[in-house]
Amino acid sequence: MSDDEFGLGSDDDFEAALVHASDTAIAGKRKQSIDIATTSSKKTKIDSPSLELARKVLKERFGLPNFRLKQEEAVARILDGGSAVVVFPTGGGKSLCYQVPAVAFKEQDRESSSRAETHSGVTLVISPLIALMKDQVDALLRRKIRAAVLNSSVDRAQFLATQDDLRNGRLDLIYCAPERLNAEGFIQSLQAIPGGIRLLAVDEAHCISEWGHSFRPEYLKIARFAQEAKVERVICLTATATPRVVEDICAAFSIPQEGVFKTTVYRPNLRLLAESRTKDADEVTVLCNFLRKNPGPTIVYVTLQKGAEELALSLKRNGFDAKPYHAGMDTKVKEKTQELFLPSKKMIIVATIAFGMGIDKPDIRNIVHFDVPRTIEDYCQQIGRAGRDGLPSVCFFKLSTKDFYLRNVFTYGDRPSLNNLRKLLGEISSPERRKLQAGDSFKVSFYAQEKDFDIRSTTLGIIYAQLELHFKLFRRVGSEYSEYKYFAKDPGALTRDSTPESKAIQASAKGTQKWKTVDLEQIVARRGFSRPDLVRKLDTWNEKGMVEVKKAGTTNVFRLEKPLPSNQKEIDEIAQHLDRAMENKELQDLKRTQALIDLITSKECFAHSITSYFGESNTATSTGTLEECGHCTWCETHKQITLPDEPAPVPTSFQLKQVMDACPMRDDPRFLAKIAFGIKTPWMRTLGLQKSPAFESMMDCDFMELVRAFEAECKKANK
Ligand SMILES: Nc1ncnc2c1ncn2[C@@H]1O[C@H](COP(=O)(O)OP(=O)(O)OP(=O)(O)O)[C@@H](O)[C@H]1O
Repeated sequence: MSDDEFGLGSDDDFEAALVHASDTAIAGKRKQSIDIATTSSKKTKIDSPSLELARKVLKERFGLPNFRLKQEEAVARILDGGSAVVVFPTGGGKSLCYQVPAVAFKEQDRESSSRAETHSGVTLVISPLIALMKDQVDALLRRKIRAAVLNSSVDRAQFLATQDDLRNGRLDLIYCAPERLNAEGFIQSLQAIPGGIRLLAVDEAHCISEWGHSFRPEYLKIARFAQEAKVERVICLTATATPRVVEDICAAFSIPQEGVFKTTVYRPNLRLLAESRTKDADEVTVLCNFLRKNPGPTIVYVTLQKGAEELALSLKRNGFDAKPYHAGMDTKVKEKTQELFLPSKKMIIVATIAFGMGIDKPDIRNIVHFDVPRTIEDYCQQIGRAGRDGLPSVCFFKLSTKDFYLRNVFTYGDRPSLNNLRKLLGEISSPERRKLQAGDSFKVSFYAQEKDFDIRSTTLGIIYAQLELHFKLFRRVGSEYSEYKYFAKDPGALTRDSTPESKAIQASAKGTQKWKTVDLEQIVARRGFSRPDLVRKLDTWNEKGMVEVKKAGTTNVFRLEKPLPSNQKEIDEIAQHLDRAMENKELQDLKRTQALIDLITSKECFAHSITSYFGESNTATSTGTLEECGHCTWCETHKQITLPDEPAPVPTSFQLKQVMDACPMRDDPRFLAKIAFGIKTPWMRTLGLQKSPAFESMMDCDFMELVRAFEAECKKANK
């Protein structure tokens, strides 16, 4: 998933980003519920004095008669002062597990007369999904529950109003993205809340675990934040977590086993089908036949944006009402597509993973996997979107050896070469920086480092998090935009603004064209202004319509905790440690996809394999324990699905030479293998290699085989 899907912005935005969602609730789509009659689990009788209060809040404030799944147990535990992990399926009602306590704290305090009215504290919700946070806050406000969200596009007045509300104990819930916890100003404002952070809710909590399927380094810092901010209790929520991931979450927040509330992933109304195809099969025809046999609203998942466009077009040509959906599309077009899909009884969306989150259509009849998903978790989350109304629905997984190519492109593309890791660390601890003392800060542009060291910015994020959390070298304390541009929409108003900041910005603005570039660093250095004041000035102009502002290039700000490595030996040791960590990650990612393939190609009921993977040894069904679901491909045929025997070709010396001739580098076998395999990296672009006939010339080969072959070639070349 790309960062933009998580709505990340710079902390410059944070200055003006604390949205005070107004009571004029914006019409947001509220999620509908999954049909839980089919997934309910045995209730354990609980006897907690807080329960009565929780039920009252559920009824009176949320208008719901009963708790479901294990909501009641989780809420009671939180209200009694404990921490919890909640693993419910998508749409299972995880949010209520922290929303009910967030509202009930105040009443609990009133009943026990333990705290003053304004000292009940706040529930802080950390979620990576900005769009969903906003939907939730809107829904809460409609119920007159006081909530606000952090967002990258709010004006200063709203920001100040929310600050004021927080300071005066007038908010019950505040939502933000994990990256916000890097901003020291934000942490300080949280510390000033009377009553403190009563509850910290961590959504998508599997991101905390390096064993999780979508580990996010920023999540590792949440546990540190919880300690430092002295949060009273924590609730971690996820839809998919293997026992190992649950263990990691529990360890990070010291949650005991009795605080784990988990329900089954088994969905009896889903018929799980799979089929394997040879490389040159006509897959579009296979899909069309499936769709004709299984009419109804459908999502077809593919890996690439281009693939989504092409397949949607092919389906249209075959008479289906199909549309593409991916992160690269215009927001308006995406919204329109969603709008059309929600009431439709026959539409087919061909989508990348960008589609699905927050879209709750109860009658999706089919989910098709046209390309291989990354992990069992992704597969389950995606099939979980089918049949939320409890009616029979079909999930179809098409498997072919050529589909692995794309997965490998992603996996192998992430790992930098050891050489470049060394060079990166050399720059991080440059002689200039070594002069810095603990407490000093320095700035880094991931954008520039991505190009200089051929390392993707997501990987840079992981490397810096390791240096921060494992080596404790520094701390990320914020981020800011490196480039500001503006274009004057009302030049007269600009001239009339005679504040010192205005004069400084206008005097230093450069550019003869419409857009003027402002170098904030230079104004700060030469004229002694504070950066936040300058940013605020530009934002205010923008809000008033005097200018249009464009911001680009994020610079990350770090504060040194201890001296940086001072010699090559130390640098090499850290580089080697990071390289091993990257290698492990690569192997894990490959294993994760393999686990999914093994699941589909084993001699076992698919549903049974899935529940075992998630650590459910005795999933209950209406007829006993789940052994065979009765309607997956295995149960229906008792024939094992096998991948066609299509071994990867061995690289020829002619092919190897073609790549060696195209590339000036002779000391980086991985880089050469990436050219041959067709993995795009920042250097491929700068060196013009993507246009070379050598690029993608060995995409059928096994990537690791290519690395080995180029190791030998490099040795020969360097003799
Ligand atoms: N006890 C309940 N009774 C009736 N409806 C409920 C109950 N709990 C939750 N719901 C409804 O179920 C829907 C889904 O809830 P929610 O968004 O919390 O699910 P979730 O588990 O967080 O899903 P996701 O994994 O997609 O974030 C909401 O509309 C919510 O109001």
